[in-house]
Amino acid sequence: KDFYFEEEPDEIASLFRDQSAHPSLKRADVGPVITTQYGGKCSNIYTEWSQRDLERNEQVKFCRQYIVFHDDSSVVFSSPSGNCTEIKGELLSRDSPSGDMKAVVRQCSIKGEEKQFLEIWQKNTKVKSLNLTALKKHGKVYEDDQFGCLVWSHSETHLLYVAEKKRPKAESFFKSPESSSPSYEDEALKAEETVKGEEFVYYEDWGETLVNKSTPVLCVLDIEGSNVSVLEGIPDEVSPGQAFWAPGDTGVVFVGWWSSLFYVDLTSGKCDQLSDSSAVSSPRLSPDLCRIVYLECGVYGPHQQCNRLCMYDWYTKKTSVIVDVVKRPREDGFTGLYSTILSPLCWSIDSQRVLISCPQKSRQDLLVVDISAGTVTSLTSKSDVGSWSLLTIHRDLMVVCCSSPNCPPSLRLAFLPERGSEKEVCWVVLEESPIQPDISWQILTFTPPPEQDNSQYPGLDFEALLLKPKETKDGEKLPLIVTPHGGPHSVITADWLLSSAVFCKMGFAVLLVNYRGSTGYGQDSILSLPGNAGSQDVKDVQFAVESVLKQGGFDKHRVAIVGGSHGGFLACHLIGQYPGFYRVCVARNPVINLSTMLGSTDIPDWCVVEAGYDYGTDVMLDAVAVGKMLDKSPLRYAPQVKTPVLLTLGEDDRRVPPKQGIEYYRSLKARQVPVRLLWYQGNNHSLSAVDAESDGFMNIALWIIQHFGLA
Ligand SMILES: CSCC[C@H](NC=O)C(=O)N[C@@H](Cc1ccccc1)C(=O)O
Repeated sequence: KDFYFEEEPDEIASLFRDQSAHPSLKRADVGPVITTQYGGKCSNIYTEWSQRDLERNEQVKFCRQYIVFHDDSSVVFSSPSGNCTEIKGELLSRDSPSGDMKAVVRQCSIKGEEKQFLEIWQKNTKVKSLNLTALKKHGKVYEDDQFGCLVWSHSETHLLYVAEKKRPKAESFFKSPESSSPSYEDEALKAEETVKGEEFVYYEDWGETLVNKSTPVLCVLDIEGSNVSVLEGIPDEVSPGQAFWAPGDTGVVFVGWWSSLFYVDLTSGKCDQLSDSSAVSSPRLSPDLCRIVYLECGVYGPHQQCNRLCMYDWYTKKTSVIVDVVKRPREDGFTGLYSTILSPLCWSIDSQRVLISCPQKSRQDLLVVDISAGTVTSLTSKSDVGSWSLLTIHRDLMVVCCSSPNCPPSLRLAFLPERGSEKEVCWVVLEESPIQPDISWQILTFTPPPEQDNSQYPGLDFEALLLKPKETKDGEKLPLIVTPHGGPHSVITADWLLSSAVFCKMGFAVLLVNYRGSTGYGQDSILSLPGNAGSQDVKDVQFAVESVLKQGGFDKHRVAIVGGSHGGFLACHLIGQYPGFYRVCVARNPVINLSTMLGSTDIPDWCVVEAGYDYGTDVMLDAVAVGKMLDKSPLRYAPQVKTPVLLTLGEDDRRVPPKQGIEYYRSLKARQVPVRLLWYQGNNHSLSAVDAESDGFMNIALWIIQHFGLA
């Protein structure tokens, strides 16, 4: 079959539909060990997946369970134990530690009104269903990764979760008296609950993806008494989240923003800070209940940095650094810890090792950290699979999600080998996924030319992932789509990437560039970029593209640049700084003008730091600094642009407000550069609603085909 860019849009849509049907793995839980009548052991594995449903225009969530027979150190037999079941309305769910009960926070619409319930399930019965909305102890429950949690106490008598603080009902000064309740009691209640003149008070929220989440509070349900209470004792200036029960259920440990680990005692209400004031995340209690590991990095500076793995000893109250920041990749290949979140369960059963899935250059590997020795061993660095994500580890049974650019997510499991024998790990595939034989991929390394070396951080290399259609006709030159990632401090690892896979199947080569400043390459690489954004990163992408073109086999007259957010910033810079080199450009929610974004984004510190200035909450930039921000922006190069640009913007983007894209649109229109703008209502920064993503893909594909002259 010839390449799809010679085909009708309907055929491209059908290719996208087929590939978008590969589900992604979201979660796995291992149930308690059951001993059979013959002495064998087995465990149930519960998994949650999500899949795009193009007809219903939503991501559907479903679960599938598996049975695994084992001998505590190896898997003897495993099999699915039923079909998939769709999950509806569950915001959070968690099995109790013994596995006897399950708690669910459910959202449903009753007579057109959204209500939230907290349910307890036991055996085959829903034994409790509390209408949290009617209880009015707090606002909506937080279900996000930043703050949200649903945690059983060790005693299985209480549940802990995070919700929005209850706000008093605001009422107009001019509310007519006849709508008030006549009874004296109701009047008294109203006087206590309603406030006048506060109807239009602004409540700042936590921004993109956390819209309307403003003041989180820790809430506890006493299951027996069906009583919900909001924990007291936490200072007003601390926003709690990621909470869990302390050993003995004496209190609650949580991350408090600003940023530290805290403990609030349930009896005294006393709240203590357990760690220094730095950015702390993912605290995880060891199975022996003696230690807490957590990730930590500096509060200011680049948003994603190399983390430390720290440990707090519950009994000695001492904190130690287990794995420190890594400035440059080490001889043994370890490049540092860049995970943004640890798996909910990450400890080995002997409480001696911690498992972390983590970007290591352009791969995502599974690392084992020995907490006494501080050593880091990779379980996966030698494998052909590009990306390994730990879903859970329970009694040393690891459940992971694997994928590669030519292989959608699959489910595997293995027992963690003894200390020192980690390399002998033996993976069993529980749920296979179809390898895409028509896609080939490789990781390329680039050394910037001497004139582009960073004098403050010399000798830094960078990488790119190259995807190619496996079969090409003799002498045929591949059109190339270049994609630098966003962030800029993030990384594209060798995972299953839907749009790249479809482009590749259509006959395009795809180059995904991890320029200097990406995470996964050491802290020095990250620090080399702030102040040089718009130059170093731009030159790295251009150098990677020109190097790849020199390899031969690519059509240098058909190179497209496609990027989102900071990747869109780079795309727009590249078409301005290298006029005519790129035949076509696509930018999703691009950063266009740092000086105007400063006052409108939810993360103004990003603009200050990436422009090369120190940030403080009371920062006041002068005219020179604001001028420099404009100089570092793609808008500055708009007069040079010749390349047709497709802009895809999210109306509700709080990170890079769509006015940024509009600024560029107007500037290009004024200069008669072909520009098309797609405006996605109800979408935020990621443009990830199912219809926005699929429509975006089709428009991008057709825009590229049209301007490559292939239509
Ligand atoms: C003021 S917005 C700057 C760009 C944005 N960075 C942070 O949010 C960005 O490029 N976002 C990326 C995704 C991303 C987010 C956070 C950390 C790394 C990457 C994008 O939307 O692709």
